[in-house]
Amino acid sequence: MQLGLVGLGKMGFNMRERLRRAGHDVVGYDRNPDVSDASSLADLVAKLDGPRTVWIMVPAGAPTRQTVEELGELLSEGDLVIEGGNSRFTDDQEHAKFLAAKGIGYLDCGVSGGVWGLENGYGLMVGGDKSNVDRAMPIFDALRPEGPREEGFAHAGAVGAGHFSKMVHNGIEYGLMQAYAEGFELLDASEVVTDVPSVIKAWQRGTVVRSWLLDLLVRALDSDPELDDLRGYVEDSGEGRWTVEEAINHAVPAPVISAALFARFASRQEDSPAMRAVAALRNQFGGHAVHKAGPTSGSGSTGS
Ligand SMILES: O=C(O)[C@H](O)[C@@H](O)[C@H](O)[C@H](O)COP(=O)(O)O
Repeated sequence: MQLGLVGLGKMGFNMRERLRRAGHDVVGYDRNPDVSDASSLADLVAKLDGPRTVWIMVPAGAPTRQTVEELGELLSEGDLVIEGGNSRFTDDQEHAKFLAAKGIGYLDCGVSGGVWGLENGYGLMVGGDKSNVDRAMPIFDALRPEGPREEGFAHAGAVGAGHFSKMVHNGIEYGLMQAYAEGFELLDASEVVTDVPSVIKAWQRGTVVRSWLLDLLVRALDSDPELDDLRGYVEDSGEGRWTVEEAINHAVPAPVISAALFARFASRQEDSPAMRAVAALRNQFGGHAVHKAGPTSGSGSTGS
């Protein structure tokens, strides 16, 4: 099948390669001419035979919205757009409405697997009309892992369902990573455990907590047993926040995912204003000692 693919970064580049290995005709476009097969989005569209299918794989938010708008001008009735980035599901509903007015179909697809997807395949969660899903199935089949389709692919529901599912997947990812991370810190703090990497490695087989994330932690510890080449500073790109927001919207208790999200925020603080307030209050009511700020640390003083 022929596919236009917009965005050839870490994900899109490998997806083009996997699709080509499966025999698909992929025309890729990226602003970086070194990897692009087309000189512009218009050139990409011109290189495709109708009815066209174009997969978007650019950062969520403004870059995706802009690409959808441009494609809305360039594509024709009967064409299909698949949004494969990490968009918020509410953005998909707007994109679909905008394109539907022009007779252009829309699917949203949550894609999991990161840089490993080229070899392992990508877990896919799709939202949209069944007719469009069926039409793009050769592409989904090439991208998903080998094995039964239902173990690496889901048509989750209407437009938005794919990215809603991926959002929840990522919320779970936050919680799982946080649990492994806390276990790592506790093992490391212990006086009795002397070989932390070996313990974690031993968990890879037979245990209840074995998983791919655990395998990746073992991999990281193989090259840096104390993880001291890194700072404990963790970014987030939105999915965890949206998961917590949706948990609130649906009154679903999500204490683990929320705590994992907030742990990332805490990781970015050199010093915590909230904890300065706790120290100050403890000092106020109980006369408990405080650690004074040094001349270069923090802007506030806890007082005594
Ligand atoms: O399933 C995946 O392949 C990952 O979840 C992938 O989508 C990406 O690495 C995360 O979006 C990172 O998310 P944070 O930046 O929020 O950790």
